[in-house]
Amino acid sequence: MSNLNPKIRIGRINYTNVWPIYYYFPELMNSSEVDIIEQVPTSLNQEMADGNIDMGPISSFAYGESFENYVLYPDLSVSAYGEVNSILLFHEKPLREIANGHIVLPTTSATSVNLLKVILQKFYNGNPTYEYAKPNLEEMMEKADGALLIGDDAIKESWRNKTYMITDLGQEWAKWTGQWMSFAVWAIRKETTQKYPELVAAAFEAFMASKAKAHQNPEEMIREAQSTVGGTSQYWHHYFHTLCYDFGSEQWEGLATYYKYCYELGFLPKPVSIGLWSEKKNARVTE
Ligand SMILES: C=C(O[C@@H]1C=C(C(=O)O)C=C[C@H]1O)C(=O)O
Repeated sequence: MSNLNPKIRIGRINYTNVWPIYYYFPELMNSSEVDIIEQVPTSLNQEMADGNIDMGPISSFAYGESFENYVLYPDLSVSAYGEVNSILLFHEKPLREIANGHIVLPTTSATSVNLLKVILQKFYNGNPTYEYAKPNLEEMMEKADGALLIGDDAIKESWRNKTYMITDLGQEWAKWTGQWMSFAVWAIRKETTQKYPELVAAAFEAFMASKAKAHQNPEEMIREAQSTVGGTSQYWHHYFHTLCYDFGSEQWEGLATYYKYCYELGFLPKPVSIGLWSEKKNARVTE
């Protein structure tokens, strides 16, 4: 790969939650300039940290771990104020009764597992034991008082579920803090902004345009979600409408609170500051 013919490696979360930001992206970005790498969040977090992916969505917790190496696109995130519908704890007894129990966490998540720890330890004064497992609810619940699922795994189990109580972690977070929660943020490795400023700016434009188009006209995307994942058109309208893909001051405030609690509880090694990419600062001067 040379600077004359650069190709940016862009991550993509393999859950339906990011579809609006990617749905029209391929037709807006020259495919000879882009490689899309689709994985679960924890794999993207690792590949970004290792420099095998140049930019894309990562768990907001993973940004907190490596924030010195990244800048974040403004106006792009997977956030919610209250219900998320795809970050769900399944449990048999009320939350306060399992706050000292055994909780099984999915290996796919970084933000939500730490969000659950904050909720149980800080808001319910609990001290549960934790274990990580593949996201399979039946297997997880064999030995647990509660099991967390994210993304399409959570959505599909919420459709099937007749057995368990379900707690939506976005709702819990808003109930205790009154704030927004951002689960994924769009990070760019700092050296990528130096090496490929035009591509970084072009990708931002394409992501933003896809997000706007999918918001204005979600029908085609929703039909595809129905045929590939299942569910009703009504479900997906509600899902995409409830998620928020913006990243502005309200989301930064919620995230700052999350980082503060993660630091206080020892999940993050140092206080986190949110650094945004700005086109002006990074764009190459061409005239
Ligand atoms: C809303 C969601 O947000 C996600 C949760 C993540 C995490 O817990 O680390 C990472 C990326 C997002 O996909 C979801 O997965 O449903």
